[in-house]
Amino acid sequence: MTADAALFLDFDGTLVDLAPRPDAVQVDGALVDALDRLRRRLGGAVAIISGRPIAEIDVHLAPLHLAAAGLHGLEHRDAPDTPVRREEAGAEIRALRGLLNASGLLRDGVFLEDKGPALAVHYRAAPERAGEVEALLVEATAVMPGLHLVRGKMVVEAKPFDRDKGSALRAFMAHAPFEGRVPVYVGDDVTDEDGMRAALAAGGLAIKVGAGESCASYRLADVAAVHAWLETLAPALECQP
Ligand SMILES: O=P(O)(O)OC[C@H]1O[C@H](O[C@H]2O[C@H](CO)[C@@H](O)[C@H](O)[C@H]2O)[C@H](O)[C@@H](O)[C@@H]1O
Repeated sequence: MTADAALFLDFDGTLVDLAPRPDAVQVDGALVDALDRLRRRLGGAVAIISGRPIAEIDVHLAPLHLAAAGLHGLEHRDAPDTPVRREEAGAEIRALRGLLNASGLLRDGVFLEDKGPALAVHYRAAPERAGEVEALLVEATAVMPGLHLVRGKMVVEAKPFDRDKGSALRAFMAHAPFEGRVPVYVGDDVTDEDGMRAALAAGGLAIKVGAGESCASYRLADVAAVHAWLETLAPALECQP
């Protein structure tokens, strides 16, 4: 990677190890320092692209604010201190919320993470109920053509289908400080493949974290390997002309 790169980083499973619940992840202070150093070395061209709301990313990386896309592209912040643009929840998401709350599904280790315009049903504490979660969401959204289901790690999410991590990357690349740079996307999950494909299509690189099928040409073994790479990257870029 060279100093003309733009770096796009997924959050869960890439920058932080997975935890039993979304609010239980731990962020290492050294990671925040490394990201801040890279942001300065890359002229501000570092962004987080996550399924989480941007406000949560800010809390976890405090005091650092970065350019960010949240909710798989439904939220966007062009630069660290510009406002977050957010799609509002449509009628179908509101209907699905009501249906899930009335369904009896949300018990015994299955819970709803209500992200506004997107809904995530988690089953990490009850993996044996994965089929039940999948079946209910498939049946419910069969009559909601504006919604799309995405499967992540022990989670099924419903969101409007016209945004994903690839559209988020393309939106960043259309403007300074990202425009004209070589995109490098790093992620661990199936939803990151859209971001990776967009980076490759723009002449960039994709790095897959962990095992599993991927369009990426490069791999990092785990979150610890991502941290080690990020920590060596800033000094290495500083040596480049
Ligand atoms: O795009 P990401 O930044 O990778 O976010 C994807 C989802 O991450 C979170 O869920 C995942 O991480 C949790 C904490 O480790 C874990 O408990 C859960 O099983 C994982 O699926 C987050 O809660 C979701 O909203 C994100 O979409």
